[in-house]
Amino acid sequence: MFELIIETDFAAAHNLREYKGQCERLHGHNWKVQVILRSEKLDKSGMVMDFRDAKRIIGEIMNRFDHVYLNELADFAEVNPTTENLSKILYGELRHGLPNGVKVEKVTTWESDRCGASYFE
Ligand SMILES: Nc1nc2c(c(=O)[nH]1)N=C([C@H](O)[C@H](O)COP(=O)(O)OP(=O)(O)OP(=O)(O)O)CN2
Ligand SMILES: [Zn+2]
Repeated sequence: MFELIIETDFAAAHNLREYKGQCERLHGHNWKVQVILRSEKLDKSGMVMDFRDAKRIIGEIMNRFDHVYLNELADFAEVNPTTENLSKILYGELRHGLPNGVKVEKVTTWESDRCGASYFE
């Protein structure tokens, strides 16, 4: 099995609902995101997929979250914009648009240098 690791980031505002504490108030984070893709095989160039294509696909998804108030997105109408839920939503979005045979292994999102959450299936 081969894995590809891509890291990126975005800045966004949020506030946590049903949360007793400061995070109930509007605030922002510079979220860092790590995406791990996997494939059993390499293409004829010896790649899981081209990093450039992977970065483009991931970047297009990140643009949807960059410099927005996460609570206003339909993704977070029913669920809180926590780091856990961000990872799960990014995981779901990434499943579409990858080349045949390339799967999303795991998405990890950090809201600070020391706190992050992963989603995988
Ligand atoms: N499991 C989770 N816990 C918390 C989340 C989360 O997404 N998943 N999010 C928050 C808030 O977003 C909050 O902004 C972060 O809180 P906190 O860790 O207190 O932030 P600080 O950077 O101020 O932490 P210090 O270590 O005190 O500097 C809360 N919990
Ligand atoms: Zn926060």
